[in-house]
Amino acid sequence: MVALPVQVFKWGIFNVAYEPPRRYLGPDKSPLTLLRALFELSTYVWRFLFDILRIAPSVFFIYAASTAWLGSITAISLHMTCLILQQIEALAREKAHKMPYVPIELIVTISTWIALVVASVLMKRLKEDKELLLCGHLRAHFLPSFAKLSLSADIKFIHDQSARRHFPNSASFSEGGPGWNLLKGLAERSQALISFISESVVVYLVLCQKTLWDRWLLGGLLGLFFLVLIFSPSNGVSGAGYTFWTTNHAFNRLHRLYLIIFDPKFRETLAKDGLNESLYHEYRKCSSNLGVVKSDVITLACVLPPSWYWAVLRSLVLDYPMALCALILPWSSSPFLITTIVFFQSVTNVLGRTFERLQRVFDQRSISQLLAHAQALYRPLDQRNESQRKTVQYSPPGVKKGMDFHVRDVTFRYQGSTAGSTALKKISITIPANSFVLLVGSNGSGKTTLLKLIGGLLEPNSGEILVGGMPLADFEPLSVRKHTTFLMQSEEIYPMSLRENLLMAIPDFTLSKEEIQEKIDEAVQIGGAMQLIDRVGYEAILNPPTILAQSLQGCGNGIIGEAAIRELERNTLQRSAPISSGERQRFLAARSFMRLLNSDTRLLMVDEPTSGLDLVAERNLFEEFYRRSDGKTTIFVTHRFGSLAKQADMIVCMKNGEIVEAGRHDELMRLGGEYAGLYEAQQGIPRA
Ligand SMILES: Nc1ncnc2c1ncn2[C@@H]1O[C@H](COP(=O)(O)OP(=O)(O)OP(=O)(O)O)[C@@H](O)[C@H]1O
Repeated sequence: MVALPVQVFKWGIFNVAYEPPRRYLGPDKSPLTLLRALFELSTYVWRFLFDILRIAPSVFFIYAASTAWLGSITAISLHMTCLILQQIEALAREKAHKMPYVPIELIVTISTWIALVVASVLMKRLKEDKELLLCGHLRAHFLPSFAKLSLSADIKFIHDQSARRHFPNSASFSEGGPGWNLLKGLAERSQALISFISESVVVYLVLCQKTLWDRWLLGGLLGLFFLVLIFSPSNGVSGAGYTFWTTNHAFNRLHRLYLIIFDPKFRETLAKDGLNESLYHEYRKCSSNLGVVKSDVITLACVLPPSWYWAVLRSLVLDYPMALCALILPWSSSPFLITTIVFFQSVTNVLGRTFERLQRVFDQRSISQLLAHAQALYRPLDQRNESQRKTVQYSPPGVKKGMDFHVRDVTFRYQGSTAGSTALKKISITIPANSFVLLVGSNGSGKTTLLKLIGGLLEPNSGEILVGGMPLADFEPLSVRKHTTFLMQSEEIYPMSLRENLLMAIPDFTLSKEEIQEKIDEAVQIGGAMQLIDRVGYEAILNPPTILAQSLQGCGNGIIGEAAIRELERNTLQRSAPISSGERQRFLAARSFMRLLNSDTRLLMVDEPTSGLDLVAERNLFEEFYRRSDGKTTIFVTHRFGSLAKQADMIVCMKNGEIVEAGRHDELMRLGGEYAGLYEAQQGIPRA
């Protein structure tokens, strides 16, 4: 095993561990990593810029111009400082000859400077404004593609957690989203580069005005300044992040006691056991055992000063450049050293800040992050979705014929579950067209999983499912689902009106308003949801989404006042209509009937939609589905199958992810196995 380059040292009672920083080196310790990342980033940057130029050229130009302005304003300021200093010098000389007036050029220079300060504030505003507008343009441009991508990813979007995590979404161009970060990151880096280059040019021009000897002196001082800037650590571990811990028993015990005392979640238990008093004494005892500790956990997490010699050097060079410059006075050939010293102080301040910014934004980690933002935005757009590539369209068999299925050696395990918890283990079953199948079994035996596989909502890990003799996986999924009505066990009601929910069950409806209303009423009637509709109406939205509309603390905003929150709630929060679980299930059933009655359904699957219903309502619901199962293959999953068992063409009994029995009711009863046990338990017949 390769030993990690970790360094550990003592800090009071704590141990501190850190990895020596490798600012421009990647994890492979090679400087090429940064170059590779920069190269890859550049390909995305060109693409991004090209996209922006296509979408909103004028906004982009204003944004770029304001960024360039803000980047160069520090250099302009430096130049103005230099001019003013020179003019003050001249004034001082004239004063010496008793001519006390403020020269017009000094007034002009100062006025120009003030104008530039005002212009900078306005430019900053303009930039922020255009940044928001640009993000708005990008959002409007990219979001339809993201929506398409998300919808075409189909079931992968549900099951592939890692893909879902990296999927661009509606927040991609909001604060913190990859698009936002990419835009801001590029602007920040461009601004830092422009600042550094323009400031360096100004310094060079000023140095050129000096005598050769002074140029060398000042240049040497500046070189020293940059060396300290590059090598001096900003904290005790050379600017690296660090971990810390302590093996001090008293400290650790005190820390635990502290948690018990101050975390309200323990208060009830403490009070119940009457431990308040004794805990206080324990705390006192432990605290005096520990004595005085120079740093607590939070302070140590923030403060770890560098070694004293670095602190002295850094302070001398960075904080007191004027003092450093004064040291070279005796060797300078310039007669006006005071202005030179003041200028040097300004230069080091400005260049120092810019250089540190540059180091930060072109650091290996920072570039990798920017690259990750670019990849998060573009990579999913570049990946062609597999389901899009499937072009084989499913066409249903002749009229009045349902789908037939051959499930062959199908194994399925949910993502993230352990090898031992396979949901389906090498299942094989044939479901003939137009058959009525009852799927039964104990909780967790795999019934829902099997339905989802047949419905194409899951893909087997191994084995295959044939529909009409062809692999289900080869068909374009939507073409199969168009002919499927599937009432799932846990189905969502969309945050739309109930009417829209019902209409969404059949995407391509082309009837008149009155006809549609008739169809809707019919489905609601059969599903038994009339009472709910009478109570809340078709336009009710059962679960309206809440609108997030408040400022975030920590980015310049204060705490939001109660009145403002109340006002927000009053204006944006729609109240959800209260609904019982039975009403919910009836409505979902109505939505399925809407689809069943108005589409060319060849596969009807109903997965135990009845847990909130009483026995009679449940039987009626299944009867209603069964009555409309003509010309369809029908699969019901229910724990209360007593009334349906004798009608079923085939009963499939599952246990622990396997099919243990399959056949007609009488056959399985004669077997006296798992199914017979379940059936008798339902009928209240004690087992022999
Ligand atoms: N989304 C999921 N992620 C991980 N494991 C799951 C998931 N859904 C189901 N399982 C597991 O897969 C196995 C089969 O579950 P499934 O829902 O298919 O059983 P079921 O027979 O329909 O159960 P029930 O009668 O309770 O509805 C169970 O062990 C279950 O815990």
